[in-house]
Amino acid sequence: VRFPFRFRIGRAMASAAAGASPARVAVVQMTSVGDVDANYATCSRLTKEAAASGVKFLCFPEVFSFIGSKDGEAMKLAEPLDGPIMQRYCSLAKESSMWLSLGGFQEKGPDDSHQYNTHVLIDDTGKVRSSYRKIHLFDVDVPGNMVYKESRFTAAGDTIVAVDSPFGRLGLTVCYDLRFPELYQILRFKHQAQVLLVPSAFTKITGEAHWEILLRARAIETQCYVIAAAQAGKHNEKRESYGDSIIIDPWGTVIARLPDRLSTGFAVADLDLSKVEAVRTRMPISEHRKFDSDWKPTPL
Ligand SMILES: O=C(O)CNC(=O)[C@H](CS)NC(=O)CCC(=O)C(=O)O
Repeated sequence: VRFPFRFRIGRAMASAAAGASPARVAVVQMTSVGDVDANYATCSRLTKEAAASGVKFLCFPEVFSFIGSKDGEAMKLAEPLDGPIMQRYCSLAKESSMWLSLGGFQEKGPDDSHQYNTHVLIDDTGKVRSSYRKIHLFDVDVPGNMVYKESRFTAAGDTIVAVDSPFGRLGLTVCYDLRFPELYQILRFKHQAQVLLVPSAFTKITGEAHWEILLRARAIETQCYVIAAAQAGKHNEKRESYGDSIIIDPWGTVIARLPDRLSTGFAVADLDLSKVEAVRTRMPISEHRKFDSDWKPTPL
């Protein structure tokens, strides 16, 4: 058990963090295509390779299991979380004794014309532990690219999800959520998240401009680890994603990364939850926060 700051942060926290080891995690980068079996083969290979490197928790990007080239194509494949596609990933987790974060699964939606964009967390026994439906939908006119309208086929979620794991308390989010800091503030200050997950399929243009900056800002302002798995490269004639999967520590330092030019692989880091507590103890922003109700009304 690696635990250098035990005495500084107190007994209760020490045992919580000690229970959290080992904490070797990895972030995947991949180029999903319009073929469920081919994408599963890639995920399965990466999971087995990661297991061989001692990884206990592997994080995949949004739309890991399918990226179609035609509008609404993914809708036809949408399944409930106990359907055959997710069952295959549950077996993979069990066989490899690996926790899996599967960001952006096409979950069967509330009606025949909408799916959910769901981040699914599977434990090392192959059980679905938790799931989060993307709240912020990407209806955006990307300069120099195209107009995205995710809400045409996707229904938004309405529930914030944080869940305990051997790797700390995880906050589940997806892709475009990253631009809405209030979600991450709630995960940290209301739900005590320690590790934020941001599986993504960022566009090339917005990713180059904003990806790393937004992720490091979320890590710094929440004092959490951030694990952000990215789709990378060309999925079909029309669609390309910005790679650069990263893991960031609660001080904002990038501790693992896969550059955009590497399309498929994973990068490993050891999470040390005592670092989260050390950063929070020395810079107690949770005690310094102010709220609307703390201010005097603005004089008119
Ligand atoms: O529709 C799918 O196939 C899966 N969903 C996505 O890829 C989503 C919605 S189109 N993409 C994003 O949220 C990109 C966000 C982004 O690029 C930014 O915030 O700049």
